[in-house]
Amino acid sequence: MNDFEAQLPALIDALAHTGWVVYDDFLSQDQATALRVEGQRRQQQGEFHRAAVGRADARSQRDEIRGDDVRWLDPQQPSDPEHAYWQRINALQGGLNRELFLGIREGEFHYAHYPVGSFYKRHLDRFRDNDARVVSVVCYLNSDWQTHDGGQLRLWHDPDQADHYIDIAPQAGRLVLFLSERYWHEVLPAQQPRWSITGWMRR
Ligand SMILES: O=C(O)CCC(=O)C(=O)O
Ligand SMILES: [Fe+2]
Repeated sequence: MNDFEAQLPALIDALAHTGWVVYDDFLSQDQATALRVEGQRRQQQGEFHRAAVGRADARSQRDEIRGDDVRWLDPQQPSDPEHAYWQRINALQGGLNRELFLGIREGEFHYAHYPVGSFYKRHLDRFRDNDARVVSVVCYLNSDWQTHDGGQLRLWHDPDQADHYIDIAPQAGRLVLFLSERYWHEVLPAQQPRWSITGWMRR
């Protein structure tokens, strides 16, 4: 059992209790760096595309809403750095189903790269016509991120209070989980290239 698996019950309790949780040691600094380098390598190979908003026929690229580039992960063909990520994600999915009976059957995950100046305006991760997304799973890959680098995840942690939010820095190795249907959130403008793997546990 690695450290993450040992911490998993506490993490899941926190998620069950509050609906969101931040956990700082999901990946080691080395693992996060290796994944960032892997994302950069894939980007240089032209594997990324501009992210869209909306679903199916309503999909469109909207610079005024989100400015990140993404690349979906293929669980069938993980590269070496991606193995550590999948190992932890699988443990997380197993734990969520065991403890919370969320009925999660699959996940979808993508690298995301926010170029300098880009952001993602306030939104919910659940589409209006599709309730498959249960838990949002964000993992950051940025070493030595400073407050003036911006790019915080702003999470409105009390759905009933418009001024109750927390700002979470996209620090390497940090994991953020929240219930997709409940929590509005936003990515503030990044002043450095900002790397992450974002995904959704789906039922
Ligand atoms: O990168 C983050 O902090 C959150 C990204 C996000 O909200 C999304 O991709 O839906
Ligand atoms: Fe989101």
